Amino acid sequence: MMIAVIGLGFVGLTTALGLATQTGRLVYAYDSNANLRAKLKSGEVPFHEPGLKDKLHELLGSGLIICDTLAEALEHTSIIFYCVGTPSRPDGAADLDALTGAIRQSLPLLRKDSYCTLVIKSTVPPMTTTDVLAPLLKNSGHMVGESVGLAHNPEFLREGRAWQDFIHPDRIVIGACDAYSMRQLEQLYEPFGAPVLAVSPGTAEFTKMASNALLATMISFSNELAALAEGSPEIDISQAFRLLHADGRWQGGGMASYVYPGCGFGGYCLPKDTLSLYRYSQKIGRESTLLGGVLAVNVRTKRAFAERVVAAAGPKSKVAVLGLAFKPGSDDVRETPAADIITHLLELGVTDIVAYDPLAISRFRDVYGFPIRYAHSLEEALEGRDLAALVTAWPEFTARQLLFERVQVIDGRYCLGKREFVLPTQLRRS
Ligand SMILES: NC(=O)c1ccc[n+]([C@@H]2O[C@H](COP(=O)([O-])OP(=O)(O)OC[C@H]3O[C@@H](n4cnc5c(N)ncnc54)[C@H](O)[C@@H]3O)[C@@H](O)[C@H]2O)c1
Ligand SMILES: O=c1ccn([C@@H]2O[C@H](COP(=O)(O)OP(=O)(O)O[C@H]3O[C@H](CO)[C@@H](O)[C@H](O)[C@H]3O)[C@@H](O)[C@H]2O)c(=O)[nH]1
Repeated sequence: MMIAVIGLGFVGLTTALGLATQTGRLVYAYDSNANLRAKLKSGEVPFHEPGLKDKLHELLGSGLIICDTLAEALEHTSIIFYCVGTPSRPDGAADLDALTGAIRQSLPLLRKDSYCTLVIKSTVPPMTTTDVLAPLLKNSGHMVGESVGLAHNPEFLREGRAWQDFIHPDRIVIGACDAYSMRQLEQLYEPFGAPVLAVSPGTAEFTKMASNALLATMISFSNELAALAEGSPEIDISQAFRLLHADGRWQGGGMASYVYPGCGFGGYCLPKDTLSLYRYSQKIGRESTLLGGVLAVNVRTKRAFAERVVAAAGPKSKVAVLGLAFKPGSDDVRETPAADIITHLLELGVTDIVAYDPLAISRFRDVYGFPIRYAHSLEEALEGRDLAALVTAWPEFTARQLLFERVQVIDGRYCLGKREFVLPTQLRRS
């Protein structure tokens, strides 16, 4: 049984390659962006994601067919994965237009000789499948459970580790509207060897949003607490959080990395999904003050970091901004804290800014167009600067700390010069 994947960004491309690899089935893949299709056809992955390029080369034309039209992608397939973007609308609620548009375009093209299952991987607010998508199908003459299947199958991969996360998931969540889709997906995912958990579509949607909101909450909690400690030189913030991690309950699995302060969370998912869940809470008349606070702390954290930079060096200073990607190991600059921090610096009168990032410079320059300069290396970025503002914790910065000796540094990620814990013997001597 062949598969179609619609939308070939981080999630769609990984899903297409991952399903082709694990299930051995032929995957027909389509994206409405002709430029992206051309790049993928020539074997180019237009974003940094370890492992994907090799897999694309291996599977292009054999396990994976990049289609030029949606009709071609759907001609032979009976399971269709939708991985299109669900960005924020101007009011912060999720914009479902790309998803509903892709589904609408698909319906007249579905195979008539077979039951087709529509699987939603895009992140959507709770109750979207039941309240928006099932009625959309019904109004187009497709009854869920009779002629088509419908399921929400959230994706939990992280950027920078998309391939590994997809191939080795902790759990596979399936919120199917009909029994046939559930069975089809259960079979399809069997080779992954991960628990396949059947829930209602609303539970699947809610779980995905809850997961991102929880991560965002841990980060904002850490930033709020760090702000409380900031004024007391005796408190070593990095040590304090590393001591929290020493509680065995945080160890294993990487959760502790979210319980650590920084200069704000970013990326495509945490900001928009937390905001979308917050808007959902308002829509249903149960406003979540906690989620509102998580978002407000994130805004305040980025602003406060820019103010610390200006307070330390003054508006006329020459500043290096180190790190533009939203996290180390990625070249994604969507909602990156660096963009808001540079905006604040410019507003506060700092105009002489040189920025550097090991991976994300060209993407950042194209997306934001700030009136700043870019350096090709860390050395060049620091040359003649009064102050370096470290915004993304790239390993290059921690590995090359000697370069920072001649410049004042504001370490927005608490990653430099980690002081070890004082041993009782040292305490006695001092
Ligand atoms: N990026 C992540 O780490 C991640 C992880 C889990 C879930 N998600 C969710 O998955 C979804 C996709 O995220 P992404 O990061 O891959 O987005 P992306 O922006 O990288 O890719 C989305 C792709 O969909 C294409 N598209 C839009 N409308 C289309 C249409 N009508 N037909 C065909 N293609 C269309 C776009 O051209 C784009 O290439 C979002 O809902 C996101 O919240 C993202
Ligand atoms: O090493 C790290 C990793 C993360 N962060 C912070 O955490 C934020 C988010 O990082 P991460 O969770 O890795 O981002 P994403 O790749 O966007 O992944 C999140 O969003 C995805 C999209 O929904 C989900 O699938 C993932 O489970 C969820 O972790 C970053 O902005 C940073 O603030 C760090 O400071 N250091």
